[in-house]
Amino acid sequence: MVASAVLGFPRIGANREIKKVVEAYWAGKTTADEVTKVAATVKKTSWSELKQRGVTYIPSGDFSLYDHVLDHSAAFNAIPKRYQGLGLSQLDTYFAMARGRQADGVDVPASEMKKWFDSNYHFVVPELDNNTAFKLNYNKPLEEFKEAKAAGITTRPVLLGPITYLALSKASKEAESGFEPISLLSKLLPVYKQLLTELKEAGAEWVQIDEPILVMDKGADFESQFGSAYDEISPVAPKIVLTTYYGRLDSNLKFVAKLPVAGIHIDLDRGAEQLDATISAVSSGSYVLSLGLVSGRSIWKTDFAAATKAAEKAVSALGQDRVIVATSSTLLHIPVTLASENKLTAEQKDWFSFAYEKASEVATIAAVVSGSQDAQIAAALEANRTSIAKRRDFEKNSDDTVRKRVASITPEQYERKSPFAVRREAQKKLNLPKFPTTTIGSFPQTKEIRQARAKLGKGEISEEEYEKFIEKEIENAVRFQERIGLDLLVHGEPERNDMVQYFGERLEGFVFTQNGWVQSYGSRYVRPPIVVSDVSRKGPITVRWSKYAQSLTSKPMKGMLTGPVTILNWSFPRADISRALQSQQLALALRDEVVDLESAGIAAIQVDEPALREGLPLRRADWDPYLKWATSTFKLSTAGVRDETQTHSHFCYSDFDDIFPSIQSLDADVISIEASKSDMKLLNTFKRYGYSNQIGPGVYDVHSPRVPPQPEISQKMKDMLEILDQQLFFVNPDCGLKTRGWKETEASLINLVEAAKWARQQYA
Ligand code: MET
Ligand SMILES: [Zn+2]
Repeated sequence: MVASAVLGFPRIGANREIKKVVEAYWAGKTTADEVTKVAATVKKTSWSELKQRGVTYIPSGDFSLYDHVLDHSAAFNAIPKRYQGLGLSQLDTYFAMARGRQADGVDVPASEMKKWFDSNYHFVVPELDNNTAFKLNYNKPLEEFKEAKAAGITTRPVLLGPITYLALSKASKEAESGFEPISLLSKLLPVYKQLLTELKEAGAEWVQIDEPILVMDKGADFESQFGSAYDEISPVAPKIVLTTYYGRLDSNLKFVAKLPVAGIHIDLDRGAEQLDATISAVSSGSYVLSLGLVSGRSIWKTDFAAATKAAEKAVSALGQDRVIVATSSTLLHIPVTLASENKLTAEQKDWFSFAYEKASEVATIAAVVSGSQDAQIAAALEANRTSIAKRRDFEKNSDDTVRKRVASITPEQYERKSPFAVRREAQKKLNLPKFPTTTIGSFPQTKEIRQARAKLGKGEISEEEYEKFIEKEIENAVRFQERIGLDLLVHGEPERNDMVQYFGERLEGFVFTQNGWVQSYGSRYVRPPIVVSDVSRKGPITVRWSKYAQSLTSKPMKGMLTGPVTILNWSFPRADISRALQSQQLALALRDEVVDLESAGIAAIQVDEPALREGLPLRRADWDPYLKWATSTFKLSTAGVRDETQTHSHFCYSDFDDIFPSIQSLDADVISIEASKSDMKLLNTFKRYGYSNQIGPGVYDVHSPRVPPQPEISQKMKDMLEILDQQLFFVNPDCGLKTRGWKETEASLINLVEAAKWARQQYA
């Protein structure tokens, strides 16, 4: 029999139960016991669902209240010094690491978050040094294994692998210079051994160890690191299935296929081409090969015929018992279930599979390849054939106007009329002081705003009443900014439900779910739109709001759009045409919006591209084509304006690696970037590359409710001004303020304005 497996499951609950309960806990409105209780129900529901759908290997230990990497750090006692000895419970220490804490005399900032591989999921970066004393504070996979068992469900516990964990870590502030987290491997392994021994003793037959770092180009030492780590842990462990995902193994396959593990998982969604090589690499041994045939990253229904064919290839080489049909990766990146979607048409619904449905897919494909004669399986196979054929038919429709416009883009459309120096002179008419202060766009999305939107959705208020309400919000935001003395204003984005969804809804070519939430970080979930056909603009999108905001003030107003690369990367793209083509269609739609904003008298326009970096392919060899289409489509969207219109772009990350030249090539007049939590890295980037246009390195972290004192902001600026040109320096937070409350927003921005005043004196 061919078995089936799901590598990981969404942990937010089908009705966002986890968000609700942890946020209530943070607000002091519920107890830790209640959090545990809700978590237990969510886990149990998922396990039962997977069991009922016939999945052989059901994951446990992958659940999280905030982030699975943070769980790992907490369980392994990798707790940075600043969170120790605060007199907090285990749970509160965990949340303090996640989001900082400023209460009852405790004042600690949050840990740094980074994007998980090439996804929009953020993990909490572990901070290590030679004093890190790894020990097992608690055995999470074991606890969940037992929890499932008590519910009558046997699971395959999931554990983040030691090399990936260390590769994702950074040196703590206290670390000696030159410290590399991987140097702690020998100290970390005994804790893995203890954890795995306990799992084995508890009766776990298999354990899934995730090493997605294997799909990246890493140092030459990978082979010896993996060799020694797995030599050491495997003798005491349950049977290990080593999982690699989000890409292909490439040359790493050579040593992976020699590791002392019982099974190997490969991602055939992102790396379909590696099937043959992997089969032959493992065929002579006794490895079980787990085939990631059902995409964990897309919401399109799996084509059973194609998947079956691939699986049969493996079966004929290895035999049924050595093949597993699995999801390509964890299903963390897709919504929980299609069952709660009532607004998609039947035709649309038939195109998609979410996590529950993907679980059925792996089970069905495994049954087909096992030669099942079951009538239900035959029916499922037939139904799938029909759905796939219908979708292919639909894909034949295209919008000729859009296709023609893309085909006739000229090289000039990608470039501004004059070079930056000339534009800068022209932009003096904005009258900004030295060290201009601004924000990234959004102000708190308050309960009132969300309620008004909900009421509009339910028809409880009219469109007109809603617009009046939004205007009032804009007015409040403008008055607030004037009062505290910001220089370049924003309208505050109250009209947006989400920075991608809002635009998607006003463009042709997208469909939306009601409940398709996906975790972005912690309790922050997003509902990615789905691109299903050619994209075009239905009409002006933001012009009305920006124009209204500008009419209220004599200070310059910054228009605010989400960029083409980000809209695409934060949507589920279509699979039948390239992402490059989809992004060009988006860029042309946004270009019209940018030009309309300019005509409406908006002198500064920001086009946000926070997702540009995360879309970077994991393998360096694949970077160039991506960077080429990503940067050129951004330019296409912004370059239609006159010299005196100031273009801004925003990137909320600081990990530019080697892509900084691409950021420079976007030729935005001003960029803002995340810099508050990782100053050193960023400064090194600037030392290396320099930057010729204006830049606002975020001077405080908006992802935490903590209020940064003015001297702290000034100090950040001082550090950065050692490297950056004071004439080109903007002062701003590191991202939008939509998730914050007004109280901390006001206090923080007042300090920011004070810090800018300080700088004007200091650097006069
Ligand atoms: C994730 S980047 C967010 C940018 C957007 N303009 C905002 O302020 O919310
Ligand atoms: Zn941002």
